[in-house]
This record gives sequence, structure tokens and C-alpha cells, in this order.
Amino acid sequence: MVTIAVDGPSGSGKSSVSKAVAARLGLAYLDTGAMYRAATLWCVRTGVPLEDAAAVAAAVRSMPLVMGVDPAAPGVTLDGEDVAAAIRTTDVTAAVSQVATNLEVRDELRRRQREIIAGEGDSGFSGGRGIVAEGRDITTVVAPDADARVLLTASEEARLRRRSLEVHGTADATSVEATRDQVLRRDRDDSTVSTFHVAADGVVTVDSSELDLEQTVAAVLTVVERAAV
Ligand SMILES: Nc1ncnc2c1ncn2[C@@H]1O[C@H](COP(=O)(O)OP(=O)(O)O)[C@@H](O)[C@H]1O
Ligand SMILES: Nc1ccn([C@H]2C[C@H](O)[C@@H](COP(=O)(O)OP(=O)(O)O)O2)c(=O)n1
Repeated sequence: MVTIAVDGPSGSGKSSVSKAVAARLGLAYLDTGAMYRAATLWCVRTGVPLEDAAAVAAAVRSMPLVMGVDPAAPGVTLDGEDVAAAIRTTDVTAAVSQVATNLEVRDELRRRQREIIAGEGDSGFSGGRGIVAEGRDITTVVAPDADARVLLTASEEARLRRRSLEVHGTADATSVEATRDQVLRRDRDDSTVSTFHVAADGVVTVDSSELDLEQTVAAVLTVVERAAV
């Protein structure tokens, strides 16, 4: 059983790179950010005000969430419904940090994340081979004992450009500006509960600012090989 942990700020490439690494190594893939997004959607749909921290925590504890861990098709199912697209709307993106900074919510989701990671050791999707898990606190809190730990970074400029291209299909000045809240404000809010701008001891930094996707995947695979996984 191999565990690979990847953290980093918004737009650094965590999801795309982690999925590719998992597929390449025959491992499962866990998008922990999708769990915080699903928690946000669940509260909105069940009418729980996001500013009521206790009510949000209670709602998340009973949230019927099933995370798919196939890197080729990582589904997110909430109360039997496929919500992979619904959790990525601008509304959910704008609100998710309020839920992700709720410490009781973090306790509950970290518990579920550890359960999913351990499940891949028993057999799971990967047949016991292991998992790549990505987010903001995987290298430091959820899986500090992971076999390989990577902090994926990129300059603010690169991250804004990538997110703008992804969301608006262009990276002109207006679109990049419209992406600022989704990327930089959210990182600022999320940084109040997790450390994902500097690498903790034993965590290897991969800066993807000047790399394309394939080069970034190769750089992370090199870290994994050096860790002798
Ligand atoms: N090294 C890279 N070079 C160029 N584009 C990238 C790179 N890594 C990711 N991208 C693109 O940037 C966007 C954001 O990547 P994503 O994996 O969603 O980041 P994160 O999960 O860290 O927010 C995606 O459209 C992705 O294809
Ligand atoms: N382990 C994690 C993963 C995500 N989060 C929070 C921080 C983010 O604002 C949201 C959504 O994460 P996600 O990785 O989908 O964010 P991106 O849009 O890819 O940047 O969840 C967290 O607090 N801890």
C-alpha cells in the first residue's frame, strides 16, 4: 500500500496532476477539495445557513456522500445524485471556504478521508496498491506519514491564468481579474486553517509555474521514485 499526498494552492495543478499520477501508477485518487465542495452544496440544498457553524457541522456529519476514487472518472455522489458538476459552480466556489474553515467540519471530513485512504490498503479500487490524495492539509494533517509528500506550487500569475482559461475559456485581462476572488481571496481564507504555501519538513516542493502539465506530472513521478515507493 502506497500513499502519495499532494497539497497546494488553488490552480497549482493538484487535481489534474494527481489524477494523472494515480492513473500512471495504477493507484486510486482522492480529491478532498471535492468533499468540502459537496459539504457546501449539501448545506445550501438542505437550507442550513453557512454562518451557523454548529448547524453546518451537524449537517456535514450526516451528509450522505460517496466519493469515487477512479482517477479516470472520480465521481462525487450526494444522496444518490451525481454532483460532480454542481459542486464546481461559481456559487459553491465562492462559499466553500466558509465551510472549510469550520473546524468541526474539518474533523469530520478528515475522518472520512483517512477511512478512504485506509480502505485502499485493504483492497478498494486499487486492489490494495494505494492512493494519491490531494488537498490543502494532506501532507501535514490527514496523511503526514505518506510515502511521498509533495507541495505543488505555481506563481499567482500562472494560477490566475490557468483558472481563467478553465472557467472563461480565455486569459484576457478582464477574465483574469474576474478569477481573482475564486483563487486569491479563497487561498487567503483557506490559509487561516491550513498551511499550503510553504512545505513542511520532509515535503518536496514542485513549482509548476514554468512547466506544462506533462512536465509537472513527470516532476511529481520523480519525487515518488526518489521516495523509493
Ligand atoms: N503545469 C501546468 N501547466 C499548465 N496548465 C496546468 C498545469 N497544471 C494544471 N494546469 C491547468 O490548470 C487548471 C487548474 O488545474 P487544477 O488541476 O484544477 O488545479 P488545482 O486542483 O490545484 O486547483 C486546469 O485547467 C489544468 O488543466
Ligand atoms: N484538504 C482540503 C481540501 C480543500 N479544502 C478547501 C479549500 C478550497 O477552497 C475548497 C475546495 O478545494 P479544491 O481543491 O476543489 O479547490 P480548487 O478549486 O481546486 O482550488 O476546499 C480544504 O480546506 N482542505
